[in-house]
Amino acid sequence: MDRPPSQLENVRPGASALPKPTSRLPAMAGSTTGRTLLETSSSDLNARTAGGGGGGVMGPLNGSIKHKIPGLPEPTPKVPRRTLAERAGEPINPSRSHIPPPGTRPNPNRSDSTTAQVGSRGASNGLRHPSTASTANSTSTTRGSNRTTGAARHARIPSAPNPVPIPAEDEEEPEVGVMGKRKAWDTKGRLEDMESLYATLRTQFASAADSKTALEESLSLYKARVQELTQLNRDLASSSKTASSDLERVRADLHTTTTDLRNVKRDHERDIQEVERKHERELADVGSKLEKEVQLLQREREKDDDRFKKELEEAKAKWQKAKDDETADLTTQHWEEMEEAQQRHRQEADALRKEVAELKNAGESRATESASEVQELRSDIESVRNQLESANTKITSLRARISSEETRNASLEQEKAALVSKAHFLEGNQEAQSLEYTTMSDKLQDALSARDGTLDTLRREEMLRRKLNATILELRGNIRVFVRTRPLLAGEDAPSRVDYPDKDSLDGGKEMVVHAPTTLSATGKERNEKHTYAFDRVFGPGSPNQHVFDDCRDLIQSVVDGYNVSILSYGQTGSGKTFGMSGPDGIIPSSIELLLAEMQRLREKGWEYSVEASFVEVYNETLNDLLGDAKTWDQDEDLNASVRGKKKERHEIHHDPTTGKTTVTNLSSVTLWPPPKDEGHWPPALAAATNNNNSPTTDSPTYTHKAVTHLLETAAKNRRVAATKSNERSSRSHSIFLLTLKGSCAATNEHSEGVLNLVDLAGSERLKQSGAEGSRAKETAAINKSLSSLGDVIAALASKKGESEAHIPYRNSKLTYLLQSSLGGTAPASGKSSRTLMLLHLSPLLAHWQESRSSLVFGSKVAGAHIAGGVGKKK
Ligand SMILES: Nc1ncnc2c1ncn2[C@@H]1O[C@H](COP(=O)(O)OP(=O)(O)OP(=O)(O)O)[C@@H](O)[C@H]1O
Repeated sequence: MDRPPSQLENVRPGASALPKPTSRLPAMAGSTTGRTLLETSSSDLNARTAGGGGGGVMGPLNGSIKHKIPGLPEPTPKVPRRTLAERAGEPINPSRSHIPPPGTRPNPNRSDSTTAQVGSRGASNGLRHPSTASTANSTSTTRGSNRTTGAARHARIPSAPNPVPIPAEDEEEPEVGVMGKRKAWDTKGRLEDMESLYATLRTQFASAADSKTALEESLSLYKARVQELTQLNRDLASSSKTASSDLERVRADLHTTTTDLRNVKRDHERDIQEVERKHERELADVGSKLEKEVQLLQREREKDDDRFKKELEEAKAKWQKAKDDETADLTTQHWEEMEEAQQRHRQEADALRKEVAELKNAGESRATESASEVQELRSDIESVRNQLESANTKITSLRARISSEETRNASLEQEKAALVSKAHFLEGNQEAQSLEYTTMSDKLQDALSARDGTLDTLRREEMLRRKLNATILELRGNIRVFVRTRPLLAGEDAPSRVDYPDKDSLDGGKEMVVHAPTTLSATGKERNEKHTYAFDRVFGPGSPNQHVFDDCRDLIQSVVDGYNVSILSYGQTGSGKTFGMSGPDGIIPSSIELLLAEMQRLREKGWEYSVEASFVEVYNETLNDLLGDAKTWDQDEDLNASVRGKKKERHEIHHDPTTGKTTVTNLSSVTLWPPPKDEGHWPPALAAATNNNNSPTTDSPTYTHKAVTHLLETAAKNRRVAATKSNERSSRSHSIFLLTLKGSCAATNEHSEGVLNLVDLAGSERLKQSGAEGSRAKETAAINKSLSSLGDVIAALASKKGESEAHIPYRNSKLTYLLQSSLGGTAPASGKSSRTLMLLHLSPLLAHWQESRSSLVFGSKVAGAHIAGGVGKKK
């Protein structure tokens, strides 16, 4: 009761009409008041509700009181206390009363209820979000601290209705027990009213006291709770602080760690780069070291190679020397044996002679006896012979007489016939007959002159043909180059790639594209080079000898017309030079065939020809007669031991500047046409050339064929004999087959002389590449010298064309000196014309690509030298 009345305003008499509160506080077991909140009276609850939604604030602090506790009985709404008036049986105007009738539902929009709801909502929200809870706490704390103010505020909110019922002014009911409305004289009534008011107030005071107690309990609970919460809040704040400082520390640690990590990473990367650089340097060092070692090893290997080669050469030389010594010994032995045999033979001959002498002596008497007989017989034979001779003379004179008689008889017959015809003539029409005779003799004369005219035409035509042929050859150039690639042989593979782009065109077969082997550039890129070459004619690997020869026909035919022609077969060893020259349908046999046919054709035009052949070899700048005796060849010292006793032949080359003729001394020459009359002479194979009647066929081309075959065999045999030292002699020397054709035409008194040189040149491999040493090196040097001289001569002929006094270096090699009058152009002094065909032979193998390329380069140099010249000289 010490409270100010304002505080009492908080206690409403209509609190019992409020909706039944739901306890949001936990049961406060053991509380000082000894009651649970559920046990608090409705006024308590009302007071709490009016206290600003403290339950709402507390709600989130304890989750267990969020909901209404189930199972608890709903408190019966408190029946409002009846007023004194009611008790006095006076009706009370309910519209004036602020106490709602029992069962009336409270207005949900009331501010206190709203506050409670807001608190409840806040509580439910606070449950969901701790921060909200903390805010609520803090709010609660604040409210706690301003409790008095808050209470006053809350007390004002529901203060609108006056708890004391005041009757309306226009009320006519004087009996209505409303204070201040009773009549002043109604003391009793007023007393009653006072009493009832007093009772009401007492009740209200009692309930207010209850509420106050409950409020105080709640307050203490709140306070404890607030303290707890404050503590909690403090704890949370400190833990939050700790946590944030931890977080900060962790962040700082993280930052430091990140920085450290970054630094470590950078260091690590730097280390890696350093290690990589070091590694590269080491690698380069190791590479260069390795390279040096490889070079060292290579040098050692080369040295070893050289040493082995030298040793091999020495062993070879030793072996050769031993062999030569042995051969020399054998030869000496042989000579000694021969000497002995001769001695023996001489002794035997002496013995025989002695025997004969003895027999002679013994039979001398017998001989003297028979001598007279022999003498007689001889005189008989002599007389018979004389008789025979006189008989023969008689027979001959008789035969002569007979023949003269026959001739006389024939002439007499003719005379007689003439006389008879004369008699007839005289008998007949003398004039007509004499006319007829004249006509006939005219006709005869005409026929004779027509024949002469036809012969003249034929000769003129022949001359024209020769001129035309000369012009054609002139136009084509006096030096022509053909290229031929041989096919792959059995067991050969990996050919080099060559294209023949114009092979299908009409004037084709002049170009070839050679693909170089694929190489790698310094940057490791593949390099495929190709080179195009153009020549007078290009033959692929499928071309047979006959096709090549067909393109040489006109050139070879010009030999018949008096030209000097050289066909030079050039190329590396094994490229097919010999096959193309001497093989089946090769240039040598086919040329002879063609020349024989030509000679036959020209015979009908009054030309008669003779053909002579020689075969010569140029080996180490020395001439050897391939048709002679190989033992007479001028070999080097070692071989001389085995040809002891044979006189060495020396062959000199002579040129006649006026006739343009070249002669070689001591050179064997074989007549291929006309066949010799004497069968006993060379060639011995001639005996085999017989016809069906088994008689020699000396007058047929068979002789020539046989002679050529024999000639080639002799040359091959001689080369084999000479090849005791150099096993590949055939490819290490130049061989020249010389055919000289002499022709004459009696009718026109024309003469011609042409020479055909068919040259099989030595292998053109390079000295550097072949790595030859000793005698092979000498051979190779000689080959290179002669081949380069050949190139120089042709180049000089080309560059000095037209200059009659030009110097051509023919004398630089035996080969060029020998071919001087047959290497393209016209000899200034003699006017003799010559033509050259260079036949380049190529190997199809990729492994021989370099050699093929140098052959093509040489051929291109020659092909560029087209020399103008005159026509063949005729005497
Ligand atoms: N056109 C070809 N058709 C078939 N075989 C060929 C042809 N050309 C060459 N040959 C063969 O190739 C081989 C070498 O040829 P050949 O002896 O003619 O070469 P080469 O150049 O004369 O050699 P060397 O210089 O050593 O004498 C031979 O067996 C030959 O039969």
